[in-house]
Amino acid sequence: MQKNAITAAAGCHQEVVSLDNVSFSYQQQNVITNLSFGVKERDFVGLIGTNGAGKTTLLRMIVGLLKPTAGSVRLFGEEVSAFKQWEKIGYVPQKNAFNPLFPATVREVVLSGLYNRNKIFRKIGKDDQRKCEDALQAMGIEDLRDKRIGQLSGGQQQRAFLARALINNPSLLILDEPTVGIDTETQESFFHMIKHMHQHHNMTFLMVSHDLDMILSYLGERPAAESGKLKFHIKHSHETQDCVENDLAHSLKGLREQMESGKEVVLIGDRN
Ligand SMILES: Nc1ncnc2c1ncn2[C@@H]1O[C@H](COP(=O)(O)OP(=O)(O)OP(=O)(O)O)[C@@H](O)[C@H]1O
Repeated sequence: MQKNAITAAAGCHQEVVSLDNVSFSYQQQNVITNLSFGVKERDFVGLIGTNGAGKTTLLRMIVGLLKPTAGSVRLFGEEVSAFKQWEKIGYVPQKNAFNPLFPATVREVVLSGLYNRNKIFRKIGKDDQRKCEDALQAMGIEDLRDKRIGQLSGGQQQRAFLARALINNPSLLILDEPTVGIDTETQESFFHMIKHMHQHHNMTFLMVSHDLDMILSYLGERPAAESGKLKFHIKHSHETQDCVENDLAHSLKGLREQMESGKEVVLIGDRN
């Protein structure tokens, strides 16, 4: 027990995202130049910058959808091009990347989080069904499982996409402007929920947001790093928790139980 705790503590501040002298250009346009930056395990990193600063481009490079023009991007110590453990990463792209007419139910959308790049075709087993139910429950949308995703409100859709990102119980969540188009009250509940996940479930966050109030109040006024127009605000894990692992860590069931039994109300307000 003691040994496990020490082992967990030793790994607690490992870098999960490492950017080393990264540059990126679209045709002739340089978007990112010589960026070096690291996200450590259990950090919460808020990325801000003006429109067109390169935030989405950077996230897409980190999840391997774009290749850097120069430099290296590593995930959990491994070059992105060779990285295979995609189940460790939950990625919620910008909302407008989704076609609301796509004829899938909430359940299908959440289950699709299991098809990573290694397993495009996969039979859905009982274990997968259970993971899906856990993720739906953790986000409080189990009643919506058979609804078409396009019929949901903005806040409900965001919950569904978060459930999709959570189904593999990831250690790193990458969110690209998760609250765009959502009302203020729902935004506040959403941030409350992800702060809870950061503080009580030891997840690492990398989030792009235009909500300066939320970023600055949770992560501090001063950016920890800047590159061009990109600003990185960070709350390090050691500021919020020690590194000792517990049984609830990374547990969606645990998240749901804490959400229900705790004093904090952490569900997103928009459930209609
Ligand atoms: N597929 C593309 N082809 C060519 N140029 C692109 C492409 N995608 C983005 N760009 C350009 O790259 C720059 C950075 O875009 P990016 O979407 O990364 O910015 P952003 O910081 O996420 O902006 P926003 O806050 O508006 O979402 C912009 O000037 C944009 O026009």
